[in-house]
Amino acid sequence: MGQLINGDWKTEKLVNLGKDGKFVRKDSGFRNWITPDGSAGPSGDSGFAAESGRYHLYVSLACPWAHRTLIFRALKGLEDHITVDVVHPDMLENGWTFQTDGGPAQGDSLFNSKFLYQIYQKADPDATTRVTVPVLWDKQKNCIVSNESAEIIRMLNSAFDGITGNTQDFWPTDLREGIEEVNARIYTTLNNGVYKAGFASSQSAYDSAITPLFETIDWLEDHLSTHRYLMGDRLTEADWRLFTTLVRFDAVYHTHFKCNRNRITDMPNLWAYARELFQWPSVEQTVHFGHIVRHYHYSQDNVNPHRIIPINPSPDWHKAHKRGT
Ligand SMILES: N[C@@H](CCC(=O)N[C@@H](CS)C(=O)NCC(=O)O)C(=O)O
Repeated sequence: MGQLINGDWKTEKLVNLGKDGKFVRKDSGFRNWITPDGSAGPSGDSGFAAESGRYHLYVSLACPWAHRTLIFRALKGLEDHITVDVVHPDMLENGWTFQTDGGPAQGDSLFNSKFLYQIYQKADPDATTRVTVPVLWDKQKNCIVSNESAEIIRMLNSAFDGITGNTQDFWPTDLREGIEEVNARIYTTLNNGVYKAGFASSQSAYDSAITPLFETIDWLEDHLSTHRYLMGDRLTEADWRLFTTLVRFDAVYHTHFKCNRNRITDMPNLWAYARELFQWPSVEQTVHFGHIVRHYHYSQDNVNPHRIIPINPSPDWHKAHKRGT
């Protein structure tokens, strides 16, 4: 495991630990926006117009943040417009690699690179950065547009609507304030909360992550008893951001990250809600339990030193959800 320092790959410890043994996530560094006409977005430079075939995503099927971008590519009918490469699930001393696995990891189709850090080096030969997925790459300018999933999904939500004719809106103007509020709670206590619990290196760091995590789970279980989705009747980005954590929860976070007060399958409303999202058209094809389970248990030897892959439950994700009936 490592990161780029002034353009060179340097190995160092996997987790970012702040004071008190708490895990601290670093901000993403490439923050440009694709827009319909190439005008600048909320951050970064202009010049990234939505065009079919111009952009490429590098993802890990294990990673919940990269998973969001794959879901939006599928929901918005962008499969024929944005190409994708999948990294190998094992992330060891060279970080993410383009080793093939005979399955979805088929190498780097653009440059035939061995390692994802080489893509970051192409974008910025002097970069000092962690080398994370997802990466949204511009084939025309040969640079990284963005490596921040929260922003990539907002670009995919609307920038290509003129090309695809798909105007489904998961970030509707009238719900934005409420979505931001829910996103903030879910990001802090769940999406990132599972990592804070799992990477904690002191009891107090674990305790301070696990308590709010299950408070949020309890709140969601209650909320979803009277609301079909987080924002009520309308499915929004808040649901998809929650889904990528829920779908990994019983398979990985429950055991590997010690988030084991309950499983999602113990919570009837949350479990049915998670199944509804899993069964949403074209979403199941974005979920790969093999890469999910392998990546965390095999790569994170600070958490699982013997790299033993547990047997895991196999819940029926195809069971009827009966939500909205
Ligand atoms: N803020 C980023 C976080 C992405 C992220 O942390 N990805 C993880 C995989 S789940 C990664 O690539 N980690 C490698 C590293 O930190 O060196 C986003 O949401 O896009």
